[in-house]
Amino acid sequence: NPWEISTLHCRLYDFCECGFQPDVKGLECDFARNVYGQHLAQELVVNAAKRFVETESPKKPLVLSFHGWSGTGKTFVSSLLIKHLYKDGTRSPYVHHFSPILHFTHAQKVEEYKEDLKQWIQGNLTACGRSIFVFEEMDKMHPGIINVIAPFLGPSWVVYGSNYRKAIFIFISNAGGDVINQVALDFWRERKDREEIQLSDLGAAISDAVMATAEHGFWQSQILNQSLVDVIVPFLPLRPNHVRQCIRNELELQGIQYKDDLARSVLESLVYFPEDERVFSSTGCKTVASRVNYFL
Ligand SMILES: Nc1ncnc2c1ncn2[C@@H]1O[C@H](COP(=O)(O)OP(=O)(O)OP(=O)(O)O)[C@@H](O)[C@H]1O
Repeated sequence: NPWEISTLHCRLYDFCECGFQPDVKGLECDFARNVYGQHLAQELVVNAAKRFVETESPKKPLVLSFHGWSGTGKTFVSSLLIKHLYKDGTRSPYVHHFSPILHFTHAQKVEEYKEDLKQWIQGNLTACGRSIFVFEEMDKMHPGIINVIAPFLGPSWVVYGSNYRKAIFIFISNAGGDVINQVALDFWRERKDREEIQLSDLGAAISDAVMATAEHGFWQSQILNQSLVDVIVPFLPLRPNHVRQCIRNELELQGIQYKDDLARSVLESLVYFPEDERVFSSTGCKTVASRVNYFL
């Protein structure tokens, strides 16, 4: 297997491929054990990562777009992926985070931002083709900006011996969250197992919702139409039992034994939707850590 030979090579020479040391089995285990209630994301992300790292000369970069409500694990899953792809995990200098709120604060500077972003991506890819770029809060990104990124997502970039097709791009947003939540709610009302939800129930509806969101960075960008995004990954809203697992996990992290009454207090303090049926947590597991500390 040529991949194993190149992995071995990279182990011998740390600088080779910029500390890219994929461990898909580890990712699979970590996912199964630590990510709750996201069977679709698990399957889609693990399979996409596996296919990508096993292809020695990918035809295009791997482009994933994560969608779903707040606190359902989008950022968490991107960190898991990074942890199992790079030797230094999230500390790797080849892992780049980008947030429009932090980096693109002024609408009037869009042209400037575009040029900076292009230079920045190009510079980082020249330093290492195995770079990973995480674009957070895509629904707050000025739509014009994405056109600058689009050429990097396609098959055309092999320049001066650096192979831009080995990069990974992850886009994160809440866009499509309403559609995902509605489908999850319909399944719940029909007493169907949430694990029966398939990408085919959601994929097209998510991209329609994204395209219809005028604030979204992908709006009018053709990125979804041109198939530059390889995988649309839906994150389902979390049920109280998933939040309970997050509570258990948080207590374990703090070295404290699980207490049912504490978990109950945390669960009762959360907001759920729909309001009357209280089916899903409105903030997923997002505020669990601080609530656990409050009730301890
Ligand atoms: N499905 C999940 N399984 C396990 N832990 C989770 C899950 N979802 C969220 N968490 C926990 O909650 C924390 C917050 O979640 P995370 O930041 O990944 O949410 P998000 O979907 O990126 O939200 P936002 O859209 O608001 O950025 C994570 O660090 C993790 O500890």
